[in-house]
Amino acid sequence: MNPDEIRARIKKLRADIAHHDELYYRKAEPEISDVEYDRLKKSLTELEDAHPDCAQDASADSPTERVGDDRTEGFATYTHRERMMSLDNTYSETELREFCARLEKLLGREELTYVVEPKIDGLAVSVTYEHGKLVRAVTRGNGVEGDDITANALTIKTLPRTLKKGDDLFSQSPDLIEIRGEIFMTTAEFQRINKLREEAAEPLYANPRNLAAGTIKQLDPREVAQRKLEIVLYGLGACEPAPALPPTQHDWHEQVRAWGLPTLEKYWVVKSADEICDAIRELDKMREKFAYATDGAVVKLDSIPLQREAGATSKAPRWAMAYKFAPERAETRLNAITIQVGRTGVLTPVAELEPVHLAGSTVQRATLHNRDEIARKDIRVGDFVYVEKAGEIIPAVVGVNTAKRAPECVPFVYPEKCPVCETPVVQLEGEVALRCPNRECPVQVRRRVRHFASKACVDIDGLGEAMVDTVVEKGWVRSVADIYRLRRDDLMTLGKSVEKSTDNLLAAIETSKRADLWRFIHGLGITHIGASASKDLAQNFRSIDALAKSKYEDFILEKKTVIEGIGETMALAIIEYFNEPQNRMLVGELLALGVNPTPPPERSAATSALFAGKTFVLTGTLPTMTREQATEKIEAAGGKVSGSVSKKTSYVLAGAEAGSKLAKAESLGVPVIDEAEFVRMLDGGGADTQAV
Ligand SMILES: NC(=O)c1ccc[n+]([C@@H]2O[C@H](COP(=O)([O-])OP(=O)(O)OC[C@H]3O[C@@H](n4cnc5c(N)ncnc54)[C@H](O)[C@@H]3O)[C@@H](O)[C@H]2O)c1
Ligand SMILES: [Zn+2]
Repeated sequence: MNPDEIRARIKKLRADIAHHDELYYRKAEPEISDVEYDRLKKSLTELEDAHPDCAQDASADSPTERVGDDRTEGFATYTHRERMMSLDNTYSETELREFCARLEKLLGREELTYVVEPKIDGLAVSVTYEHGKLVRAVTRGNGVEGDDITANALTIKTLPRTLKKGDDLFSQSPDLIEIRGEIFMTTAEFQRINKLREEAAEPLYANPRNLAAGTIKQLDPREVAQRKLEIVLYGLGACEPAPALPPTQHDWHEQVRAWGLPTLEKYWVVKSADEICDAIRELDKMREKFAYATDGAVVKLDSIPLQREAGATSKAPRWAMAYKFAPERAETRLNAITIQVGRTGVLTPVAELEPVHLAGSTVQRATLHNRDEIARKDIRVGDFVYVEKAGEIIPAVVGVNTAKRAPECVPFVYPEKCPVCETPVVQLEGEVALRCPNRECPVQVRRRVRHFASKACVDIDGLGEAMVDTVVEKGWVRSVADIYRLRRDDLMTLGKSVEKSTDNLLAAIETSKRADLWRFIHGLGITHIGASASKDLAQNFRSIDALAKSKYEDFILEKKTVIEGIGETMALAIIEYFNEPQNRMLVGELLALGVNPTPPPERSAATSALFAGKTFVLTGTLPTMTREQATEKIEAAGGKVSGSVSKKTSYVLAGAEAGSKLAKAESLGVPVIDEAEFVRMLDGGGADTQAV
């Protein structure tokens, strides 16, 4: 390359990286995997190092010299007392050894002690305690100043408000201390939320890290509280008075633990590059069992005075290095690209692969995200592609082995028509996705009807997926309302001895007309509105008519949410849904056909007071009630049901084979009740009993 080409290449890489930084740090919606990103960054660093003059000319400001910036609108910014840095990273053991050699040289010592820690894949946060009290939580921002997310961080139940008093390793207990850590989400919680997204026909989150990052930047703490975030603390920022520092990194971890803060589950203190590599291998074997996702190890100099002596570059400390685990990757043939049409008409391209073994499972399909992604990577049917699975739970096609490309492979032509109904696709403003706009598109009808009739919604026995497919295919059902127009004569033509099943189905359809209102609302498939939001809406609006006439002010008044659990995003989705004439028409038709959903019982003063403000946790199998029934009873009496036991839990309702929740309740002194006791409480007898 000549200097002009080098300059152009540097410029292009910088622009690409800036684009991905924006998506990753600010929007929490990256388009490429971390490995791909790291490769781009590495190419840029190498070019800049080899051609410092060109790097200078290309423009002074490079992403290799600054920390990715997460600051977003709507938050107050706060200046860190001590800068928050990034970490240099590598995927290679050799480079890790070079790092050790560099440090030894820099400090003029041969035998250094290191700490190997898990690298948690969340988002960086700095939590400040003053005189032992939590006063602030701030994101990394640009390293110098970050967004003040205190209100949101306070929804994290495992983040203590005060530091426990006890053995203090510090020479003097600090007046103010910034403790650095990572906010993350467990895989279980990630999957729970993605399931709700699926039900609400919304795009799925790719991994827990992005979801955690997106959640902490919600403007309404009540929305944050709906998703369970967690935190782990491992780093030391500013400390006042300054001479109070602990002597080593591993002492510091013990101090964090002694203060009662959630900290690393495991770390290693080691004395050589070989021992570092052994520790990393051990970590790789055990990391699956950790509560958080880990994408590597962080190697740090153990001595804190030596850390200070080594100092930092413009973006990362010289005394630490991240070693990242390469994601597992496989190469396989792309047999076809199929286009799926979702309930709301969104087209999603899916890679149909020659089955290949990857990270413990067989992968046959992988996401291709959207049209732009296919074009950007120039993915062609018949290509040999690389598939990766790392932090990403959903496998992704990350690139093409172009060396193996057959001459007959031609660029993929994205359909301009819906693959199902052939209606020309549209792209809504502000959306990357393409949609089939035809409401009568058979796939969409099928998916909408399936959803409406499913157990999670109106629950029509006998109208399972296969039956829905049949009645849609026959042309008898073109909308949800058509379910109530199904004719006995038609259904009888479906087989020889179908009399009984037909009558059962028609009876079930008849019964469904009086389904619970929340089930009906959920069944409409309004974007963002899952089961729990539907319950809140049913309780508040009490009829479908009232909900259909709702206005913005019914949800948001003076920037505050009116109905607990219904934030602005949901409010707008509801209003938009009922603004559509077809949707209003559908509701009108359903009512005209005799559908008359049952509103939830009025919370009379007496019953709602019974469990008002009380939170229950259910565990084990109850003798006569299902969990759902118990939940209904608790909610009807104004109480809440939560998934995990904390000090705030009022009662744990335990049945047979109760597990760890029972033990936790006992250790926290939360009263444990059985079903009989629960029923007595419901009858109004002794809601405050402590009996077991
Ligand atoms: N996919 C994309 O488009 C995209 C874009 C930008 C960044 N990224 C990813 O983010 C990385 C860069 O992000 P970064 O600047 O936050 O750096 P980083 O994640 O590589 O390392 C620094 C961060 O690691 C975290 N960390 C976790 N455990 C730690 C521990 N035990 N000790 C110290 N720190 C620990 C801290 O939050 C710290 O800020 C890239 O390497 C890439 O993987 C991806
Ligand atoms: Zn269509």
